[in-house]
Amino acid sequence: MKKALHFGAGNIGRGFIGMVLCDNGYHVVFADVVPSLVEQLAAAGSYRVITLDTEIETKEVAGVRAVLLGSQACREELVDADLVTTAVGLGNLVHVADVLADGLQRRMQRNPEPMLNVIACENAIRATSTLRDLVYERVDHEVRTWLDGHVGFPDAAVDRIAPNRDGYAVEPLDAVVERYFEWDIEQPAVRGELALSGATFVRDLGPYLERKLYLVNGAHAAAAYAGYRRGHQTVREAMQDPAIAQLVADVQEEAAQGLTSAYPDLTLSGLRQYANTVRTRFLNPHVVDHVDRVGRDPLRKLAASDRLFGPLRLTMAAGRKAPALTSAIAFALSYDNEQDESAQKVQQMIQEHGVSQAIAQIAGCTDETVVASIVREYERIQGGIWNGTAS
Ligand SMILES: NC(=O)C1=CN([C@@H]2O[C@H](COP(=O)(O)OP(=O)(O)OC[C@H]3O[C@@H](n4cnc5c(N)ncnc54)[C@H](O)[C@@H]3O)[C@@H](O)[C@H]2O)C=CC1
Ligand SMILES: O=P(O)(O)OC[C@H]1O[C@](O)(CO)[C@@H](O)[C@@H]1O
Repeated sequence: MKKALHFGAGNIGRGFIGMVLCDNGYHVVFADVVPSLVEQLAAAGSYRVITLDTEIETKEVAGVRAVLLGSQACREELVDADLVTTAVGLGNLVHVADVLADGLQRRMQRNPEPMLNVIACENAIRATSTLRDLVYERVDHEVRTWLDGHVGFPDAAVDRIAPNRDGYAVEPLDAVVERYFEWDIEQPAVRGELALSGATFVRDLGPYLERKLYLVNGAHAAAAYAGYRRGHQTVREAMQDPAIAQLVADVQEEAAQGLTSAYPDLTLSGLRQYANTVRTRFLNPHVVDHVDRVGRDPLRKLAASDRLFGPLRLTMAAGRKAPALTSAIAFALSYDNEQDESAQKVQQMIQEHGVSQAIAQIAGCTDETVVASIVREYERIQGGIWNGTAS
């Protein structure tokens, strides 16, 4: 039986990647940093995935094991793994890289021939490449040469809403997910054979990745940040607020315009259809997804290449205005949730240096016109007079 080592036994790890791998006949070994989670998974050897739809479906993912990140056992799992995946959060890849660097050296010494692929399933542009670079920084020339020939690092885009479990899950290990999912993997970087039913192998991931990050995650972030500010608890509630529904649709339209200029193969009609489906998913009455989960970590989400400034850059490059993305960014900067450490860091930067400086520091954006528009929207939000994007 093929073995997959998956880092991160959270919502996406258990509810999406672990399940698809198990359906493909992999024996799945989870590696996580939370000892209690590892102990529970190891003891149970299985968990359930609850699909939230008109019909609630419960499926068992069986025959799994679990190890603690960084343990000897975890490093040893790499020696004979057939596939490695991650869903740990972009900022945590550095810790996975430490373990991969060590485990892959063991593999080079003891089991060098079989090809291996490592796929990071994180919401970010080319997260696998980021992970590969981190691993390469940690090994010497001999190991790098071996990695070049034997370990593939294909980038991927992953899409499935896996909300927090409150109110649904019955057993501690249950994962809850929407029915929809999409997993796109960049074929040219794959080493050896990799067949995964349920995944789509593509020649160039760029358009898939940006389409997903901007039209799904960017729109989701806009709904969450505006929703938080306007007193909504969940994304669905936010989407039922007409001003936010319009903002989200406009964010998608601006991003779509930018995407079609950057990627001639993407059509506006195709992207509009995709965007409509995404908005329907956000309104799924069976999924309770809190704005603070979707809005988590605004410092990451406001980065230059992420879901808000990424499409803004494309739209501007296409010579178009982006008032809705500007509003969404201003809402992200206004996200002052005290439970969110990253939001607090953003607020501190704004307090200490002002909004313009915070934008420059967080997103590297110093374009005077863009910054001035964001600041204007930010002030409207702070003043409580935002009731729709200024044109
Ligand atoms: N939840 C969702 O709907 C989606 C999430 N994603 C992406 O998947 C990734 C994970 O998200 P979620 O599953 O929602 O988060 P989560 O917080 O539910 O799960 C993350 C898991 O990773 C573990 N972890 C943290 N650092 C680790 C490390 N160094 N090694 C091993 N395990 C580690 C945590 O203990 C936790 O169990 C993120 O990058 C997110 O952007 C992608 C698509 C959808
Ligand atoms: O905060 P993260 O890690 O990007 O995860 C939240 C995102 O995950 C998703 O649920 C699925 O991609 C998005 O809809 C949401 O924007």
